[in-house]
Amino acid sequence: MTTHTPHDGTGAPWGAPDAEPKIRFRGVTRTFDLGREEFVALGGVDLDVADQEFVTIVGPSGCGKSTMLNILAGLDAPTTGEVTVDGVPVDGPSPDRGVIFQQYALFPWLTVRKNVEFGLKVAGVGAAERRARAEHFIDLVGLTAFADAYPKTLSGGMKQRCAIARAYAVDPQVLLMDEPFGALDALTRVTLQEQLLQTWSQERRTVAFITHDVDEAVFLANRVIVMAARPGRIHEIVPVDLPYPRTEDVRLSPEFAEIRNRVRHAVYHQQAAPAA
Ligand SMILES: Nc1ncnc2c1ncn2[C@@H]1O[C@H](COP(=O)(O)OP(=O)(O)OP(=O)(O)O)[C@@H](O)[C@H]1O
Repeated sequence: MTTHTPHDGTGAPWGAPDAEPKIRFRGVTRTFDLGREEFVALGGVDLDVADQEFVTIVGPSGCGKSTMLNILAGLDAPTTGEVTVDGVPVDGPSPDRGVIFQQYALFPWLTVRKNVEFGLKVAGVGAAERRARAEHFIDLVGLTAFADAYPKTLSGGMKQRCAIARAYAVDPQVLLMDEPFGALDALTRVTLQEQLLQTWSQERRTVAFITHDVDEAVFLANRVIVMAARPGRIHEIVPVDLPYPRTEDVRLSPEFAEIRNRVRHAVYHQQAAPAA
């Protein structure tokens, strides 16, 4: 069987078919204690994500998307089951798993350059290497002209590009993004989607990305994970067999429309889970 990469134009995955998954969810549940009752946010999630794969996660509000991502980030823990990265159980946050949220979370008192360098400084990386790495990623996200600007002078899209550069700079194995473009206007969003894919194809990290926008989910992903609510669970996984680079032509193609319709159908026509 041929091994594809995300970069060979086929849109097919990303590592050897029999390779160990980068990320593995096995029987993951998360229950919240609400006093008199328990709320099952995740009712049992099994999922493998391959090394260098880009998966997007969509589903109705409250279906447990953020809960899944927080568990993978190590910011929350499953009630039962296990999440592993490279076969190692996740038991807390790690620099190997970079997280980007909708709110930009930049340090307002630091310039773009210093924001991007921050994680490297914490990791003890020397000044010269810090600067070189920061410059590389600032350039990659198109912020070179703003390297010495402070966050308050940047647009929302520029802040999020800075957050992406900062996350990549510390060289995480896995990038976790929780609606990172949710607060941006449609045009900025499209530009950032293309830029993120460019960064992904150059840096080859595994990405899990939550969005409410079905077009965004299809445009970015190798596979779209469609979730259902009550309890939160995986409803359907839709492969996105579209070529790279993903350009405006890809977005306007009948193949894109067909996959988008399939995802929309999976999101909007979900059957309620049978009562236990
Ligand atoms: N700390 C908590 N205590 C109680 N319930 C919680 C807690 N965190 C999440 N929940 C509940 O778990 C469910 C899943 O929440 P989660 O934020 O993961 O959903 P989501 O799919 O990301 O939603 P959205 O798309 O609206 O962001 C929701 O019903 C939420 O109210």
